[in-house]
Amino acid sequence: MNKLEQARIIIDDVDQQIAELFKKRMHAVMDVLSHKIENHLPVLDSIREAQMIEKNLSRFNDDSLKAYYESFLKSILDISKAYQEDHYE
Ligand SMILES: C=C(O[C@@H]1C=C(C(=O)O)C=C[C@H]1O)C(=O)O
Repeated sequence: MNKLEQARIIIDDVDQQIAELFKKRMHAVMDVLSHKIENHLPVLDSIREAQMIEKNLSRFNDDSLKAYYESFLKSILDISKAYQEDHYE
């Protein structure tokens, strides 16, 4: 197996793990949404988002990837809010 094939096997494996973690996270997001609906709270919680980004960046130890990781986290937050907005009833 050459290097390209090896790298793509790793990528496919990581993508599979991300899919499982994505489902796990979104199911927890749904539980948060239920609480928000019951308590008439908005989807957006800016303080929680700032804490989430800060906490994750502070323990991320690869400076060359940090800015990209921050974008990744912000994308997750956007997806999470879109999903919640779609299910807010
Ligand atoms: C899931 C929540 O809703 C939103 C999405 C967040 C997330 O996906 O981490 C965090 C804050 C909120 O803007 C939450 O309030 O915890």
